[in-house]
Amino acid sequence: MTKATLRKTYKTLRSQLSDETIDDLSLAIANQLLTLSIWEYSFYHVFLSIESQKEINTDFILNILSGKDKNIVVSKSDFTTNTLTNFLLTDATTLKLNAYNIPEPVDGIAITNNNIDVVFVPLLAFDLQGHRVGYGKGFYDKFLATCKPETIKIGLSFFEAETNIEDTLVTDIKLDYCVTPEKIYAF
Ligand SMILES: Nc1nc2c(c(=O)[nH]1)N(C=O)[C@@H](CNc1ccc(C(=O)N[C@@H](CCC(=O)O)C(=O)O)cc1)CN2
Ligand SMILES: Nc1ncnc2c1ncn2[C@@H]1O[C@H](COP(=O)(O)OP(=O)(O)OP(=O)(O)O)[C@@H](O)[C@H]1O
Repeated sequence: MTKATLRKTYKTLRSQLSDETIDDLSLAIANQLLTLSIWEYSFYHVFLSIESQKEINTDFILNILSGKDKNIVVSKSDFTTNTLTNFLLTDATTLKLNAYNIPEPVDGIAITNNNIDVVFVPLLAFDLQGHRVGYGKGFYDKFLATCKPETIKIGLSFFEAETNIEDTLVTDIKLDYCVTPEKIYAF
C-alpha cells in the first residue's frame, strides 16, 4: 500500500482505541523493550505523546529510563523547517503543548544529535523491511539522517507490520527494530 493509504487506515484504527487500551498496549510495548539489549547506552531520545492523536503513551518508557539513570532527550519541533532541536529532559524541565498538541520543553540544555545512542521513533505504520510512515512532514527522516550511523532506531507501534510500503523514498531511514505489544521485529 502507499504511504497516503496507510496514514489514513492507521489513523482510523488508532482513533478507535480507548484510553485504557492505549495504556495497556503501551505498557506491553515497554515490557517488550526491556528484553532488547539496548540498555547499556547513555543518551535516549523519546517522543512525548500527542494524546489527541492517540499515540503510544511513552510515560512507561520514560519511567524505565529514569529508573536506570539514563539521559533522556526530547524534541522541540519547528514547523516552518520541519526540523527538530533536542534538549535534555530533567526534573527542572517545563513542558508545554505546542500548536500541534505535542508536549515540548520550554528551554533547557541543548543536546547535539551525534550524542544520541538510541531513538524511539513514532510512526503510523511500518513494513517488514523496516520502513515507516509518519505524519508526512519528514521530521524524523531529517533528524535520523543527522544522528551517527550506529544510533539504534526503534519504531513503536500498536499494530503489526504491513508487508510492503510501495512509495518509499531514498531519504527514508530504516528502523533497526520495531516493537509492538506482541512482537519485536528486527530488521
Ligand atoms: N509525539 C510525536 N512527536 C513528534 C512527531 C510524532 O509523530 N509524534 N513527529 C513525527 O514526525 C514530529 C511532528 N510531526 C507532526 C506532523 C504533522 C502533524 C499534523 O499535521 N497534525 C495535524 C493533522 C493531523 C492529521 O492529519 O490527523 C493536526 O494536528 O491538525 C503533527 C505532528 C515531531 N514530533
Ligand atoms: N534528509 C532529508 N532532508 C530533506 N528532506 C527530507 C529528508 N528526509 C525526508 N525529507 C522530506 O520529507 C518529506 C516527507 O517524508 P515522508 O513522507 O517519508 O514523511 P514521514 O516519514 O511520513 O513523516 P515524519 O518523519 O514527519 O514522521 C518528503 O518530501 C522528503 O523529501
